Amino acid sequence: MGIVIGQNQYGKAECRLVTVDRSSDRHNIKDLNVSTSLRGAFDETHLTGDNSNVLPTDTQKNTVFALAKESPVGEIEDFALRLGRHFVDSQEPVEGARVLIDEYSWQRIPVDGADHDHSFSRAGEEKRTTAVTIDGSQAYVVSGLKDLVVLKSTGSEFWGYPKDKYTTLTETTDRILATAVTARWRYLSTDVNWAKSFEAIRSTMLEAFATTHSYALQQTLYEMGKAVLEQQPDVAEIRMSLPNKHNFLYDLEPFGLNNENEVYIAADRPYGLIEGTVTRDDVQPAPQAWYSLPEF
Ligand SMILES: O=c1[nH]c(=O)c2[nH]c(=O)[nH]c2[nH]1
Repeated sequence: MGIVIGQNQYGKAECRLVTVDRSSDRHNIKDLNVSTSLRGAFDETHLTGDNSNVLPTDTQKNTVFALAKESPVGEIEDFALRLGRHFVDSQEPVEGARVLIDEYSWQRIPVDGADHDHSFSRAGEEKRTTAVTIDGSQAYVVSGLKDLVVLKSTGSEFWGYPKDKYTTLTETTDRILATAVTARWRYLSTDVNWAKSFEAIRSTMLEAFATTHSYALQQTLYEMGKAVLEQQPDVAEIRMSLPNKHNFLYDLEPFGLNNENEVYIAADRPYGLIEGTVTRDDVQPAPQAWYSLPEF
């Protein structure tokens, strides 16, 4: 029985790239976290330490910054495609590349009623994301968002679940429902208006969260995913990870007060974690696990 090296990849994780577009006095900034990884003929470095095929991760890092200078970064999907193709096209042993980018968003600071030209404030914790895989001449794009925090103060119930000797949760027909949405969706092509598509999908998810009368966060997840697939023909599937950010009704009876669904304690841990993929029954799956929706 022999021992072999299995699937492997390597690269530079979390290059924090910031660019300033100074082509006019009204600056535009991009604030990204870029990770690259390469697949290909890398058995030898694992088996014998022969690095003749190994483009250093340090070079991969430098390439991120050099390509950001050579032409404007643009949409994160376009930059990730450019980077991934660069590695596959320029290094013979590299057969595939995966580029992950998170984009932090900044908004202009309002001064005297007008948005400032070169001062910004961070627009919350939410990130726009992409995971681009290049395999030879093929390209696969999975975009998404992280940490979109939402809450509804009614229109959420949870009851009808099995009870055993360890169950203490009381059934409710009116609770707070809150989560931080992380979602990734897989495109069927690379001929997409990335910014427009992102904005449309984000609005669709928010609208579905708001308008679904929820009997479970699982049901809300499905409704959000279904709405995206109904409206976006170029999206094959969407995966979501939804932490149930529990808000528990606070017991005010010891103080002789009746809590009429108004006072809650927000618990940060532990939290329910609801995850699922909403897909089409007639769509080709991603060709390999590496190209499919990443786990979170
Ligand atoms: O929407 C919910 N889904 C669950 O699976 C669950 N479990 C739980 O304790 N509360 C909730 N809420």
